[in-house]
Amino acid sequence: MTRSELIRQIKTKRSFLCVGLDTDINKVPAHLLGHDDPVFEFNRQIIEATADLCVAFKPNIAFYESRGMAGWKSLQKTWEILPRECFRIADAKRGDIGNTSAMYAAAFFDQQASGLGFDAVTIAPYMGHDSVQPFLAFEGKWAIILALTSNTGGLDFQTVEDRNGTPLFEQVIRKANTWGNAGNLMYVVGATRGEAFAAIRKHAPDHFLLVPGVGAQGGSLSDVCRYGMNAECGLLVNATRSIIYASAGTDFAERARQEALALQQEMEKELLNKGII
Ligand SMILES: O=C(O)c1cc(=O)[nH]c(=O)n1[C@@H]1O[C@H](COP(=O)(O)O)[C@@H](O)[C@H]1O
Repeated sequence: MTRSELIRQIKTKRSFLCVGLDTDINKVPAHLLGHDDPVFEFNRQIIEATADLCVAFKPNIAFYESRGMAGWKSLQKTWEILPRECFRIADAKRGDIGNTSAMYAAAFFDQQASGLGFDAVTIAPYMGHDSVQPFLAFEGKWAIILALTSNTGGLDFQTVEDRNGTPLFEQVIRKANTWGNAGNLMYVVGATRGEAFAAIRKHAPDHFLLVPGVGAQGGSLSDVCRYGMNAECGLLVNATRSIIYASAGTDFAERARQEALALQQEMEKELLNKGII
């Protein structure tokens, strides 16, 4: 998906919500456990209940690969029903020496080779340019690079400063800006880092930011918008557990929709306030 298609989606749906599909077999409601593939059935109902309210879906690959072959099958079937107008992110946090990264890129981008054709993959940038380049070599696909993550451990390395006082996450953005552009690179910035968005926008004024951490991790959507939104929105805000596990009962899809709707309505207000729609 191109940057302009993504922006068009945001304006049409009046939303920049990304729904995470971190489907834990132990949290799938009991009434679904009799299905052949309960994880797929759960995802199917969540997707159906939220697709008109969000512009992206993000399955976290750990929740699938932890179940071996059965998990990869659930992921494959889920990928097949993800609406084509939505931005489809494989949250895999990959990155390795070049020839290995090329295999990771094929695993998530090359539909003929692997059966999966995601639009984007999340990437840990620690191994540098040749670990990211193979993802950028795929025309029309995106690399989403971890910059300042939402977890407490994100502060162990990402805020360490060089001798000029520049924190590592800013160095990562400055360097990665030379590898690609706002049409094939995004950065991950946790919603729990509201105060850092202004610094990030100094280095990446145009790039989209993937922002996880609202909902279960307590990040503030209004702070993210105040400091992180640009003239074309420039944000994909992810929520996972607060949506998909809003209820453990037979009403789980309906409750997921209510949670997604509440976020979409808040997002619509932000888009209106900034004159984007
Ligand atoms: O890359 C990510 O998506 C990510 C980066 C980050 O800094 N923090 C973070 O929580 N995530 C992912 O975003 C999702 C957050 O889920 P919830 O906390 O349930 O909304 C999980 O899949 C995390 O792996």
